[in-house]
Amino acid sequence: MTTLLSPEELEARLRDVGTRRYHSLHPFHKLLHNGELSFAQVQAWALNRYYYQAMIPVKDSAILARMEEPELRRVWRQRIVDHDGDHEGEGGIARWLVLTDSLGLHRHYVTSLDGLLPATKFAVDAYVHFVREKSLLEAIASSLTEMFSPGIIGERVAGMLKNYDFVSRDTLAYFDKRLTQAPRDADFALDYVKQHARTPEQQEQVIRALEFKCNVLWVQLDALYFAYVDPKMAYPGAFVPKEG
Ligand SMILES: O=C(O)c1cc(C(=O)O)c2c(n1)C(=O)C(=O)c1cc(C(=O)O)[nH]c1-2
Repeated sequence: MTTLLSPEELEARLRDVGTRRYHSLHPFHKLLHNGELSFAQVQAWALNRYYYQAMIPVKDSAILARMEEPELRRVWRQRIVDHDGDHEGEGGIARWLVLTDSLGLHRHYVTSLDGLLPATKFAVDAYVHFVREKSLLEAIASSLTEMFSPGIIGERVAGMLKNYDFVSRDTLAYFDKRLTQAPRDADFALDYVKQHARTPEQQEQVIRALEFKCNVLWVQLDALYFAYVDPKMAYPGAFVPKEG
């Protein structure tokens, strides 16, 4: 990219990444939301996603540690509180464990990570490494998938409640809070990125950061699909072999 985009053009490019690459497009999510997974396959999803939930505050702590302005830290630290809570039993991780409990998974087994797919671990760890190693601008940009999460969360909660008798509003309560937290977080990150990506190179970097993060989310679902549904699945943008 050689021309400087206006902040509005940059936002449009970022939104376009979501339209093409967000994990709402993944076949595993379509099965999950349409009620086409078995109880065991939903268990596998919740068990693996626990690791993503658990590492989000680790990722946000790494970003916080790199922020030199108190006004930025004051905003960003809320993300850690949202997931960890102020007390034992509160916050997003605890709410996720309510879901895994309700699916008959023992807490100790879930938190031990013994049943995790290796690709889940690699993908989530790559996200944490990314925010440590890349610029602060890219680290903040990588959280921008949250611009798209309210849509998929609405679809997921409605679809799962309609299609599975083993989930309820209470066991899916994790997602209720995300419907207000995610837009708040995404608005802040988007404003930051629009203000701070001031050269064509930086704009390219933030677009790449968002693509990277879409990949982090996507490959977690690939891993679930290959392990628990079926092999043979296309990856958006990747080589497609010609049949015959
Ligand atoms: O349910 C979802 O599809 C979904 C997606 C995402 C996302 O787009 O990264 C997040 C979450 N949920 C979520 O619950 C969450 O706490 C979260 C934090 C972040 C982040 O990158 O900082 N993404 C997401």
